[in-house]
Amino acid sequence: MQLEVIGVGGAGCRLADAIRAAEPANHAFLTDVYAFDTDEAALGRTVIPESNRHRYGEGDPAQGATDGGDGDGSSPIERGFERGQERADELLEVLGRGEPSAADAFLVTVGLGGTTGGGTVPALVATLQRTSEQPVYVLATLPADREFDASAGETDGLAGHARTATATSDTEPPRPEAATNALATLERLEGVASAIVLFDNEAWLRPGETLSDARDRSNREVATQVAAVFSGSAGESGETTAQTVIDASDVERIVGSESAFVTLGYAEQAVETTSSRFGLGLLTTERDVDTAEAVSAVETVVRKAIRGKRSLECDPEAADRGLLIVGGPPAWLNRKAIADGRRTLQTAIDGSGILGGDAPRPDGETVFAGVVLAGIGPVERLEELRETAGTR
Ligand SMILES: Nc1nc2c(ncn2[C@@H]2O[C@H](COP(=O)(O)OP(=O)(O)OP(=O)(O)O)[C@@H](O)[C@H]2O)c(=O)[nH]1
Repeated sequence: MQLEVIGVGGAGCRLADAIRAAEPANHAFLTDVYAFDTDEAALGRTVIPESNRHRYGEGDPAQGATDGGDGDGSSPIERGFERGQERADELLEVLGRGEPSAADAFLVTVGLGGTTGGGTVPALVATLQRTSEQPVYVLATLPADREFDASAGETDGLAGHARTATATSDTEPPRPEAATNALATLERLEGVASAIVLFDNEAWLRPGETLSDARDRSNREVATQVAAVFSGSAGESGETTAQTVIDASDVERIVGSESAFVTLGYAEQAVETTSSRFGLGLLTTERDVDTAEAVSAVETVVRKAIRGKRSLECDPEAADRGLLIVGGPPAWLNRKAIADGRRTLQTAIDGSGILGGDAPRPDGETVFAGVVLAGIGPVERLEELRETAGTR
């Protein structure tokens, strides 16, 4: 399926950048990628073409993440929402330029916790829903605990841990209000976004690491998960067609249109696709694939994608619906193993809606599995953020 990705705010633009970088050369799934931010310098650091970058909010009063209000009693995130409302039409104009999007869906990427992306995205998503036919999905990161500590400028927020980071000038500011901001944005997206894919920064940070240090790695991880699902649901793959094609309407059936929370899983295993006749690498031929080896590779990646670390940790049983895409060189895509993988997913989740498909990659060197778990709840991490917000 074809996606139009729109990054908003610092994290949103970096995520959009990372998704663009993860697009497989021969399996395009992006129609367009946009970056919107109030920060000109941050926009300039993306590699998104200049024509698709837009600075907005010029001339607006500064809306620092930690300022305490401007005298009218409203919080920074509330003011962010107001400004988002005022700017949504301007952003829509940049996106459309009068033309309807050729994509099957929009994916709006944002880091929850700040006021720029988190302030703008609810109004932008609502405007896109009003003016276009396609579903509007949101990919949102949840803030990490160490961000809430106002002294995190020097330490990582873990008691006694000196920051091991190679601090950059791009260090994230402490964000004592991040939990409150994140929850306020999610509340506004409820009933507005078609579905909300969550990525939990807390779970992907290593001990002693700051968010700034981790963010490129985290962004690559989530971009790989997104690319596996959306390029995997592109169906056609040059001269090789999937046995079971997953398309945009299948993805829509699984994630739904009612702001369900979604988590993504991914695993891959490198496989040898060629063998050398004389052991010197002089004459390589396509390698015959042993069935048992292919079955084992598929089983391994399916198990890891379902049970391993996902964008948001949760028990698979907490999901209502699931989608499995297994990809790789066609000779490795054992049909029976893929069908078994679907059954494994069916058993793992507590719901009923399961879809599965394959994504042949004639030029690929890995067997991979992408998993979508949708309709998850209750989300434990959101409960933790509620507790944090309640204590502030
Ligand atoms: N995964 C990931 N998370 C990020 C990244 N940058 C920031 N975050 C998270 O996103 C939240 C919001 O940060 P930004 O996107 O920089 O904030 P903003 O929307 O530009 O808003 P303000 O800085 O308040 O103007 C932070 O609290 C972090 O939790 C990133 O590159 N990757």
